[in-house]
Amino acid sequence: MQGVWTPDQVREAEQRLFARTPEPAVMRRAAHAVAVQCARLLSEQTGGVAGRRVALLVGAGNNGGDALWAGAFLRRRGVGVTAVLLAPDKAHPAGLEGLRRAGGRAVPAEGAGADTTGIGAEAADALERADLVVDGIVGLSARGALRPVAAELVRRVIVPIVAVDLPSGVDPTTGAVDGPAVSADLTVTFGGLKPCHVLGTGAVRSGEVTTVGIGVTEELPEPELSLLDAADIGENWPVPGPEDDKYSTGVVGIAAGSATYPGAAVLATGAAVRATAGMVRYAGPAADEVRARWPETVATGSIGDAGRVQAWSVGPGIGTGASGRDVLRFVLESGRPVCADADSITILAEDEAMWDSRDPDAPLVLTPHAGEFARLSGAELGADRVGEAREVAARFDAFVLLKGNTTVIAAPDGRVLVNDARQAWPATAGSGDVLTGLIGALLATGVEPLLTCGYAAHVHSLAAEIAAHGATADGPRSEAGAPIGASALLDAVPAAIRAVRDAALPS
Ligand SMILES: NC(=O)C1=CN([C@@H]2O[C@H](COP(=O)(O)OP(=O)(O)OC[C@H]3O[C@@H](n4cnc5c(N)ncnc54)[C@H](OP(=O)(O)O)[C@@H]3O)[C@@H](O)[C@H]2O)[C@@H](O)CC1
Ligand SMILES: [K+]
Repeated sequence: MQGVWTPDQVREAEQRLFARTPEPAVMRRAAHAVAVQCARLLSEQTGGVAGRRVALLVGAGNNGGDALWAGAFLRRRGVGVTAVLLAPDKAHPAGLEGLRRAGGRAVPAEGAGADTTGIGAEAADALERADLVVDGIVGLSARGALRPVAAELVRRVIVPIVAVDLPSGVDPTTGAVDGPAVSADLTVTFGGLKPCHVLGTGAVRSGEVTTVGIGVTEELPEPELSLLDAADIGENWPVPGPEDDKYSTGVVGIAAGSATYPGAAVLATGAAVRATAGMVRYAGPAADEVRARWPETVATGSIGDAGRVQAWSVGPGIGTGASGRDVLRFVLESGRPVCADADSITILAEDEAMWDSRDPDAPLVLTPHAGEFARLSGAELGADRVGEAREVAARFDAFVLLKGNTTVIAAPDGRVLVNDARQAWPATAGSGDVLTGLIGALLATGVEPLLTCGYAAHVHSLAAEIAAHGATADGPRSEAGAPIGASALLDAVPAAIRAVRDAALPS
């Protein structure tokens, strides 16, 4: 599991580090790591380092200081370095001095010979001739999008960008982008990942992210969020052992679908069939369709006849009318862990009395998309998806899996997991039904609900990626990929489980 720390946590850790290592030494460590990555990229992109040109975009704070020192290190490797200063009076004095001593030069962003955009001729020239640009405009103290001059400089860049700590213009805490911002090819960050590297648009704008310790890591507290990696999931994905039978590996009940929406039932049930080795029971109006597609399930038309299960998935396609409500009430009263999705979220949001049916000792997982989340919370979802998911999880004493390009999963006790998909292939009709089935099946095996959601979200997005890129029986892997439907995603679930399990094998 990888930790993710808020800017405040990182600043506090930094202060603890400064008590034993002077600030300039820490900054030089950070800058050296940036320079090493720049040299690597220059070498990969241009075939060499010495004689290449780098432009530094330098803002008013220590982020700019890092960039200036990185420029000084690059100078020593024979790189031509020009710093473009956005705030010449505030540019980090020691960094500027270090760069000049090493033979680099500095020019103001808004200097002589400016055109109508305000960018000076020397700055424009430095950007035009650069093989690589270093973004040291703003780091942890960023507020809002890039200001106009910085935005104009960034707009002109056509070569790879290495961001210092984070891509400027991205909100460090939420990953939101509200106007012009840097799109980095590589981000070199210090101490540990920040939310902007894994959440929303920020994750995309960060490009590849490299974390360097520089002594800060040791000072960090418990992370505010965590990211699961494939190996964590593969190691713990439930598979049958020699002592197991169909009951001991978990029996899940699927309450989904209707005469109008039998597909929701088929998809959710199929996901449960493919997720684990245990038994899948289906209860609802689509029993015939489910039986025909998944003969290994035990299907019945009535929820009361479903038989014993260890967990329920409820909601997709059940409708919000009287029969949907009866089904949801039955499931909530069962005392089993429940994954409530789609229509059942709408019912819970509208009907306070429905909560009285819930057994308070049984874990409840809610899997809203942004619209359903707004119904639950009572307000439109804002930029702080982590904060809002955490608040709603605590309010409803439930595990909340908030769907989106970055899936945020909050536990009622405040723990948060993030699944950074970095691709949007799962955004297709029926894909949520597959996720619900995966979650139910894992809950039935006894995996802890927060981890259940994290494992399911990861395997779900990986299956979408595998399906979109055709990495398995469909033929050779395609770089570009093609849109998929939920059935293709479902078909790729075993390949995704195999991939995470393989990632956990000793290398
Ligand atoms: N933590 C660590 O472990 C280590 C941290 N280190 C480094 O320190 C960095 C943090 O430095 P920092 O605190 O000096 O501020 P920083 O982010 O450079 O901002 C400077 C000023 O920019 C401005 N500004 C704000 N928003 C803006 C916008 N949208 N567009 C344009 N400008 C904007 C605003 O000033 P204003 O103009 O509002 O007066 C703000 O005060 C950190 O990211 C890392 O690189 C490493 O050196 C060592 C280890
Ligand atoms: K930056």
